[in-house]
Amino acid sequence: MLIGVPKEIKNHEYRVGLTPAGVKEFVTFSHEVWVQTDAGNAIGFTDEQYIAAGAKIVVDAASIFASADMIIKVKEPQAQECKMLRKGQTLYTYLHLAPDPKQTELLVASGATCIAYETVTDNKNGLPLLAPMSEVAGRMAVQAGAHYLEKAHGGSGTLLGGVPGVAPGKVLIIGGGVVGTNAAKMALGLGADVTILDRSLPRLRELDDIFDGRLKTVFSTVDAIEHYASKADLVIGAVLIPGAAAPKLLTREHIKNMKEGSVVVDVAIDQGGCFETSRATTHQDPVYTVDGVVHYCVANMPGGVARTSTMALNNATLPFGLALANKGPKQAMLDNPHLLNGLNVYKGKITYKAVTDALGKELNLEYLDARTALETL
Ligand SMILES: NC(=O)C1=CN([C@@H]2O[C@H](COP(=O)(O)OP(=O)(O)OC[C@H]3O[C@@H](n4cnc5c(N)ncnc54)[C@H](O)[C@@H]3O)[C@@H](O)[C@H]2O)C=CC1
Ligand SMILES: CC(=O)C(=O)O
Ligand SMILES: [Mg+2]
Repeated sequence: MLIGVPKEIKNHEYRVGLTPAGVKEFVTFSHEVWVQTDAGNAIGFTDEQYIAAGAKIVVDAASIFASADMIIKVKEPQAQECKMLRKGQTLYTYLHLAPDPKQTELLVASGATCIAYETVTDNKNGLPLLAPMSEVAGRMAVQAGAHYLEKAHGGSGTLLGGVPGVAPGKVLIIGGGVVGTNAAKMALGLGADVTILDRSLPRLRELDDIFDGRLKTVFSTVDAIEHYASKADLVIGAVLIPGAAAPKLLTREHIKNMKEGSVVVDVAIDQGGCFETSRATTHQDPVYTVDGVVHYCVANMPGGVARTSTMALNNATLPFGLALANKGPKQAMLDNPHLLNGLNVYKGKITYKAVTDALGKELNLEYLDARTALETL
């Protein structure tokens, strides 16, 4: 199979779909890999390293999209990339379709086979291709929060760890999954006072065990969010209903009741955001203020630490990517229900229920389950 790796074009996105080590794996299985010029250069993966791994370097994205059987990327395709996709071609990348009608329409129109990293599952109820980036974003959320709490960056001038004689800052984390757990580790490491909310009692039990009394676990209700947000210096939004638009848990009213100069980091922004006042921002222009509260809503946070993130992402995407290439996408998905869960769009049909639930009416799209689509279309 011919695998194509274009350079990412989203704002300040320096990650790359395959590392040179990843290329070598595909080449070992006799696949051909084309990588766009300078695709990994910004994070120390040079064209020479890709050539040594067995890749061919191609100057323009258009040639890659025109020839490759499978495109391996990181971020959701931008409009100009969507327009280069075609029937019979596989796209393997993050998609986040539920909050993105424009991209959804373009992928449906392309006729391509579109597999979303974020909805591939494992047998432990996890999302193995989202997890590494959630680990990164969870850790970064606390760094970003601490930075914007500084006076010169618009914050209240609160040091999360406090100092002897001065109480630490209060961090509220809504959602105790991978992002939430990693944010909690960092916030506790800084010495902050941490509360974590989740709707899942089993998850709250696990968190209680993991952190052994060093943070407070609270069942997530409107009342709990209202109470803890009004006291917090930093709120981190980390909820997920897989594939679906994020529920708006922190309302405009809650934001109004927060302290002046407090910071909210909405990590769930890639699924539309879990704060009513959130709108996606970029690494170039990451924050804005609503009612005195600094909002950080960067939709590709791991792109900020692109070298670590690329390696972490490749560790997770490689085994599934090799299965797609070695067996062919259709057989690979029919053989593995977890990979099949990644199929969001196939030959012009939406094959992921939560996407149809979010956008079906607006775009007049019908849902067809992924297995039926593969077997019948
Ligand atoms: N902005 C960015 O750059 C990045 C964003 N993300 C996003 O972060 C979000 C969280 O991802 P993960 O931690 O991997 O998901 P996860 O599935 O591991 O955790 C989500 C948690 O939210 C909880 N939850 C659901 N509804 C809730 C509610 N009403 N109140 C409280 N908790 C609730 C679930 O029980 C679960 O424990 C996702 O939207 C993901 O796409 C992940 C990586 C990078
Ligand atoms: C998960 C995601 O949106 C990212 O890594 O950019
Ligand atoms: Mg206020």
